[in-house]
Amino acid sequence: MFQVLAADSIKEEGLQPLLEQPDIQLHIGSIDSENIDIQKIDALLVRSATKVTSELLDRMPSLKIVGRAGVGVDNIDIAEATKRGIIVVNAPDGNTISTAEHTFAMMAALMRNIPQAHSTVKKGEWKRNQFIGNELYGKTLGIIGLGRIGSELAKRARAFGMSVKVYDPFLTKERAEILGVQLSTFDEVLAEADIITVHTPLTKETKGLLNERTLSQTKKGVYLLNCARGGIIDEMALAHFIENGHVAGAALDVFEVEPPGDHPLLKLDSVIVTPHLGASTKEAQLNVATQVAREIRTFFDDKPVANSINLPAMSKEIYEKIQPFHQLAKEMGKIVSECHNKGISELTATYSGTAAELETSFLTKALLAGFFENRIDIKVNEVNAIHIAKERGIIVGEKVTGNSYGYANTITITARGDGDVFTARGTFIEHYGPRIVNLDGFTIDFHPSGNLLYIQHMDRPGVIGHVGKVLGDHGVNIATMQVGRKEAGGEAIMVLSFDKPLSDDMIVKLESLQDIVAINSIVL
Ligand SMILES: NC(=O)C1=CN([C@@H]2O[C@H](COP(=O)(O)OP(=O)(O)OC[C@H]3O[C@@H](n4cnc5c(N)ncnc54)[C@H](O)[C@@H]3O)[C@@H](O)[C@H]2O)C=CC1
Ligand SMILES: O=C(O)C(=O)COP(=O)(O)O
Repeated sequence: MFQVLAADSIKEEGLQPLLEQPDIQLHIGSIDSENIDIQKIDALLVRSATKVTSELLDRMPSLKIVGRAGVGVDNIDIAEATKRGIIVVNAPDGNTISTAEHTFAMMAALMRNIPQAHSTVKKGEWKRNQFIGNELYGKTLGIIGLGRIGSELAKRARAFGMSVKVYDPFLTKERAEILGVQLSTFDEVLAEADIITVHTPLTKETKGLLNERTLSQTKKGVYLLNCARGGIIDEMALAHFIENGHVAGAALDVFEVEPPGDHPLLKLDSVIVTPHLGASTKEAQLNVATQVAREIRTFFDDKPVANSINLPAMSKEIYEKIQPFHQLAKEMGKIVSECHNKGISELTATYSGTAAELETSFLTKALLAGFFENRIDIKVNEVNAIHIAKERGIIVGEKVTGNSYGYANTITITARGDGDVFTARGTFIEHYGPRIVNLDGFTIDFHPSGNLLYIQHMDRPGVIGHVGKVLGDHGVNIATMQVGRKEAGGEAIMVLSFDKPLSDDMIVKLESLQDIVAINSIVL
């Protein structure tokens, strides 16, 4: 039974995909709820309040996936989650419209002093001359970060007769043209905008983007908005520029620390604020809750999630194409690990044919996950495989070759270490399935599944018969058997499959037979 914890007041109506599921127990509460054992939680759903830190992850050893019911993942330690193989997904577009509308509402309210005027009227005052505002029409709006929210805001601003200048280093001219905005440099936006609004994520690059220095490059009388993340505009610098009259006012939905407590910005009349309400509409909350709940259901169904922060994005069609190769890569990783049970310092995956046309980096991660499965104690998956390899000093390489060895596709693994080299090659044959076609240079052909025995032996008369006899004498039925050799009388291999795993005793008996070099058991 999967244990799911939905924290941070995620809209319950949106959690439908996780309700009344025979394999899911849904807990609604918080990480501090007394009646919830967070050690057993498999999936955690959060908004921005819960901080998913490395300490919290330490307390949640069963955690496999974190779902952010919203966009910003700056409250989640992605690097730590990735190290631990925990997938992080978000709901990237469920609250775009709500946040753009909220920003627009804040901009209109800021320009017309609506919150300030409202509170005076409520107090019985009627101060019409004190609240002379500014029109939006004809003003230049500077947008920093023209992603989903910035783009929606730009459309609304244009409809109000504003001209829009945008700074976004990742925006193309074509996209700017389509949106009817002027692509500008950061300095141009600072110098020319009457109102500046930020819509970037909070990253090391955007933290303090608007600071003492850059604020001094803005027009005197500029208005500023932050409905993205606290910290993109340096709060102390902003307070200073409002106090000295350079900045005319600011509208803030977010703060570096939330709630902000006794904050200097809250004491300024020209600063209007909301308590991180950008995404707080019925529609957005239903959207984001439904999106992440579906992702969690998909994850438990062992299908690819659509919006992972630490896995490549994959459509259903691509997933269906890659799935058989993904399985093959994982099994091959395990086979190499078991057949070549030695330390390695380098692992290279070479793809050919139809396998090379796929997202090979994902296949390499699957292959590493298979390789590490029985080698180390922690769970390894596509999320943390590269990190684990690096941590263990294994150089991971990836190549593509035009040589498919006569197959429609191949995946070849080459493992190197201490002067030894071991290779394995597999292929996926349409309507037939995965096959391992070469092991350690021996041509062979077997289906990588079930209980296998990899036997290295000398190519001498009677060896195969002796192995069969020992197994038969102990009532062990051989399901399939494949042999391979490079030259008559030299080294050879056998790969046998069984309906049940072989006992250690049985393996010891086989090892003692003449001309047997080594035996490795593989369970796939
Ligand atoms: N107040 C609220 O309740 C909400 C706040 N947000 C915040 O808004 C942010 C933006 O959301 P979306 O538009 O959905 O994200 P997005 O990913 O679609 O857009 C972000 C844009 O910022 C640009 N960007 C990144 N680094 C930049 C830099 N150094 N300078 C200029 N541009 C840069 C990117 O190229 C991208 O176009 C989120 O990261 C989140 O923190 C999102 C939803 C609700
Ligand atoms: O989606 C985002 O990035 C937001 O900031 C919304 O935050 P919230 O889910 O309302 O706490």
